[in-house]
Amino acid sequence: SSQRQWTINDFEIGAPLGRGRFGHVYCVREKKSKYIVALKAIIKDQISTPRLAKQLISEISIQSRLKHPNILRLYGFFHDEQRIFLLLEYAPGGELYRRMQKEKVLQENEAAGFVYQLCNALSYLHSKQIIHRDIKPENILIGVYGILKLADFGWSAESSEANKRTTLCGTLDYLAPEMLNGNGYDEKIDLWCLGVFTYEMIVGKPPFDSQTQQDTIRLIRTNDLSFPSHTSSHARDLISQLIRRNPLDRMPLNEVIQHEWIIENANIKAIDENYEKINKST
Ligand SMILES: COCCOc1ccc(Nc2ncc(Cl)c(NC3CC3)n2)cc1
Repeated sequence: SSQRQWTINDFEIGAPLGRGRFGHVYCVREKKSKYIVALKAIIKDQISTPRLAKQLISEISIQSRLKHPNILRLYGFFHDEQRIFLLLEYAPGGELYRRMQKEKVLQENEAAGFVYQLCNALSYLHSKQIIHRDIKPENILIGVYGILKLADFGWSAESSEANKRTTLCGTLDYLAPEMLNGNGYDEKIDLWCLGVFTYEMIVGKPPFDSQTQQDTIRLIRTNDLSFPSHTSSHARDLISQLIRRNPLDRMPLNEVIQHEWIIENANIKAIDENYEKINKST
């Protein structure tokens, strides 16, 4: 059914959910099926440069091919005179970064559950030669049963020789060193961001957070990593095996999900049971 031509009149528009990278997102209901989805409305005039158009096309073409419980589905898209509309999976739990703003830090067992799920999403992406490149709390939503949903593929790239070119994207806090020295990058850049993301969830701020961009860049270059006293030794061990300047030294995803911090803190059984539940309903 995702191939049919939709129009805006097929939907009842509900609450605004927030702003994505390119436009506003609304909770809407498809009139016939009563299906609830998120509708991202993008103003065509705002896609003012070929680069932005290319990013949007790549977001649509990449995300519409992906089917994984931890990746937000793109069901389809359509357009009218002024706007392009993306039909996206509605994530009832909202944005993870709002949770983190409110709660400051997440408990290590909840954070480990999110890291386990993110590893599953990244393994799936990397198996399709797709690098997300922009793993950060702003791009993560919470779905039914508290399942993590990786969203916003505006910056993801299909790792190929052509894409070895370095393009600065995302906040500096998550910038991997190989992006700074312009030597090109590959999917191991997602391992760096996974480490930064893990640190930020349990510490409450990113590892190289500083007053100025220059300071952040210097800390990234010197890999000056420090933890507050409450951080468990297993968490420190995993994070310091991901935040490595040399991409080859970063712990691969299949080892991350077997790390003792994940085994001891993530409720893997409950997460796998949740995967079963949504596989049955989709
Ligand atoms: C006081 O909280 C008000 C907002 O609460 C919610 C926010 C967002 C969702 N779900 C959601 N699902 C899919 C997408 Cl694509 C999306 N994109 C919007 C840009 C984030 N948001 C649910 C609740």
